[in-house]
Amino acid sequence: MITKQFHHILGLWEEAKVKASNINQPVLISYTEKVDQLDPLKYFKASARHFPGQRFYWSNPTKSHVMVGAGVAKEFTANGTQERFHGIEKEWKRFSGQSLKNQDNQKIGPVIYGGFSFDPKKEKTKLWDNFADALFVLPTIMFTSIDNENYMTINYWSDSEESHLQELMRIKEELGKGSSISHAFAPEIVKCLEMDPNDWKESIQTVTNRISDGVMDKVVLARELRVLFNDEINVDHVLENLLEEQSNSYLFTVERGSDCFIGATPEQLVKKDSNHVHSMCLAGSIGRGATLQEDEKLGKNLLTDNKNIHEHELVVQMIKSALQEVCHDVTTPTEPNLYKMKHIQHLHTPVTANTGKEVTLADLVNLLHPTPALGGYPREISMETIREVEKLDRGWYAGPLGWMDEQNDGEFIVAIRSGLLQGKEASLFAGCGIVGDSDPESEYRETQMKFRPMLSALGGIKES
Ligand SMILES: C=C(O[C@H]1C=CC=C(C(=O)O)[C@@H]1O)C(=O)O
Ligand SMILES: [Mg+2]
Repeated sequence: MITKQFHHILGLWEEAKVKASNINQPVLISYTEKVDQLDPLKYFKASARHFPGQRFYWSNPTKSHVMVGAGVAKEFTANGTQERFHGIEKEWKRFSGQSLKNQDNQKIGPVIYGGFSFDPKKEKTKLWDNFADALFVLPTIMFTSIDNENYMTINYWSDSEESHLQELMRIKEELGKGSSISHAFAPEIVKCLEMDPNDWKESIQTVTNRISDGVMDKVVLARELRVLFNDEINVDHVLENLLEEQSNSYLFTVERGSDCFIGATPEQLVKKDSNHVHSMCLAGSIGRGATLQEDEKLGKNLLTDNKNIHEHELVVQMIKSALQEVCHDVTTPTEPNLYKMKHIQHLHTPVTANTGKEVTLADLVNLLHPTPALGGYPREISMETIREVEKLDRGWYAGPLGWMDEQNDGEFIVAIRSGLLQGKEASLFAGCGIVGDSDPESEYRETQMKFRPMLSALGGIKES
C-alpha cells in the first residue's frame, strides 16, 4: 500500500532526479516529520539492530537539544592539517546547498555530525585508526528533539533505489517504537594500566620549569588510563549511566564499527545560531564536598585560589581576543562562577558575541581550537611542547566534536571526560592545565578526579 507519506517521498525523489541531471551531481533529499514523544535512549538502542557501529548520540546539558543519528548516508573526511575545518564545511555546503526538503521548518533539516582530532600534527598510533583527523557523517535516519518537539528525518539521494526508500520507511517505523532492552550485567574491570605516575609527574616538572623560564605561560598535559574488562563493554549501558550521573554535561557517542568514542563533557567550544555566538571558558578545578558546607567551602577556595584563577584567566583572555577578530559585542561577566558536576567543580566564564553573515562556524572553530583549556598559551609553543613531552596519542580526546546544519549553524563541544571503547578495552583520557606554580602531585590527583565520570559510567568505581 502506498501511503500519502511515501507518495511524498517518491515525489521528492523524482524532483531530485531531474535536478541531479541538470547540476550533474547527486541531490540530497531530506524528509522530516514531527513525531510523538520518544525516549532518545530507547531510539538509540533500537537503532543498533539496523545500524550496528554507525550510531551517534548528542545531548546538551538541559536536554533541550537531543540528536540520535543512525546509518551513513554520506561521509565527509579529511586527514592532515590543511584546512580541515573549512574542508568539511565546504564539502557539506556543496551538497546541502542543493538539497530538497519536504518542509520549510528551518530548525530541522539535514545535519552532519562528527569531530576533529586534537592535533593532526601529532604522530599517530593505531589506537585511533577509525577516527580520521576530520570525520563527519550525514545519517541515514535521525531523531531530533528540540525544546520538547520531536522529529524524525530520513536522508536519501536522487540516485537511491526505490526499494531502498521502502526499506527506509519500514526501519523508520520500527525505530519509532524504540527499544527498552536493558543490560543488567556490566563487565568487570580486570586491570588498569597507566604510564608510570612518576614519569608523568616528571613531565609536569619539565613544563613548570620552562614556564618559570618564561618560555610560555601554560601547557595542558594529559595522561591515559587503559582499562581492561572481562567482557565486551556495552555502549548502550555506558551511555545510560552517563545520562543518569552526568546530567550537567553534554553527552556524546560516536560509533565507528567496533570502536566507540563516548563522553560527558561540560565544555562547550562554540555555538553559532544565526549571528549569535556562544562560547565558554572552563579551567581551574577542585573536588566536590561530601556535605553542602564542605562543598561550598571548596567552591569558595577555588574562586579565590591564585593558581586556578591564573589558569582560568589565560583561557578567558584568549577566547575573548580570538572572538574579537570576527565578532562584535564580545561579552563576559567580570568574575568566573562555579560549574558543578557530580565529581568535580570548575571555574566557568560564559562568553556571548554577535557576528556577521560572512563568518562561518568553521571560521569560529578554527580560531578557537585549541583554547588554553586544552592546549596552552601561547598556542604554538604549547602545542609543540605537548607533541614533545606528552607520551600518548590524544586522537579525538580534547578535540572539537559537534554538528552543523545547512544554514551553517551548529555547536561544537570539547571532547574531554571521554574514552575510546574497543571491545573489552577502554582508553580514558584526562589532562590538566599546568602553570608556573603547578604542583605535580596535586595535578596528578586532579587527573584522577577527571577520570571518575567515565570510570563510574563503566561500572569501575563504587560510588559512596
Ligand atoms: C583537560 C581537561 O580539563 C580541562 C577543562 C577544565 C578544567 C581543566 C583544569 O582545571 O585543568 C582543564 O583545562 C580534562 O578534563 O581532561
Ligand atoms: Mg586545573
